[in-house]
Amino acid sequence: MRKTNADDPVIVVRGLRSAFGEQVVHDGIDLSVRRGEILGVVGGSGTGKSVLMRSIIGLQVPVAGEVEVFGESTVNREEIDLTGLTKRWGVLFQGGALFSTLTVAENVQVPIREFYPDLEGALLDEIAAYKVVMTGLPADAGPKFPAELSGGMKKRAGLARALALDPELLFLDEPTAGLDPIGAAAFDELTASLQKTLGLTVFLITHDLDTLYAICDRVAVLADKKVIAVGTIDELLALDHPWIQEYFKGPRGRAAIATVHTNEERAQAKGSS
Ligand SMILES: Nc1ncnc2c1ncn2[C@@H]1O[C@H](COP(=O)(O)OP(=O)(O)OP(=O)(O)O)[C@@H](O)[C@H]1O
Repeated sequence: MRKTNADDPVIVVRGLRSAFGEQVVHDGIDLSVRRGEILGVVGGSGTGKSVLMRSIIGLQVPVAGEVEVFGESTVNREEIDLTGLTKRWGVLFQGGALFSTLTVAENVQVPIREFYPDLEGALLDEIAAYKVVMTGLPADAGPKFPAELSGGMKKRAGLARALALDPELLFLDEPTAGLDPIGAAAFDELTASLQKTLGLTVFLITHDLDTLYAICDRVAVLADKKVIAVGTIDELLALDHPWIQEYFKGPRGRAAIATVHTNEERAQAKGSS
């Protein structure tokens, strides 16, 4: 295993090319994710955000290119044992991807059982209960089945499972999709607070401009089969790419900026009162 330093990027993608038959999705993706940051990943529908995430975690074999997580390659997974790495990351897939026949607590226990088959039931229950509460679910959500939960609760249950093994790196694929604005804002707050408390690095795919403004340190933009820009929102706003301008300065972008300003004014008013 290669020796890594604390300030090495957690994820490095170089020259990634992905295709499904004739359809080329990525044609030379380069991207670095820094330790401890929340990186937002945006792009039009079908630009390959989820495929990029799947390629990083070794679920999608690229046609060419290299991906390293914590300094270790995740491509060609037939030849590479990812067991050590998968313990270090947690994934919230689009829609939560909970097992519908298992309770919330049992869902959370799935990755724990996989990696620690000898753990006793009582300890598993205790860990699951802790993760459930940690994601803001009521303690009585543990014995419930996914069908008994609201959309927001399902996302939190998926997050509890993603955090089951105390990961250092968290992948979130459109975590606020389908949530009402209040639920989405609450989920953003939860993500930011967990990131801070647990020192996580977060790779966050989203269409939600409010999320980008509220919690992302930097944003990577996928377009034209590449990452066309990475930076803070201010840095991106200074670029004249048409998609970036339309996305951030269109009606929804302007509304998100207005919300940020209103929140800042409220915070200032609170501070001075
Ligand atoms: N398993 C697969 N087989 C064939 N094509 C696929 C597969 N997975 C993804 N694709 C294609 O790759 C492209 C990128 O898909 P992906 O899901 O990564 O897009 P996305 O940017 O995440 O989109 P959205 O924002 O709508 O979720 C799409 O055209 C999709 O149809």
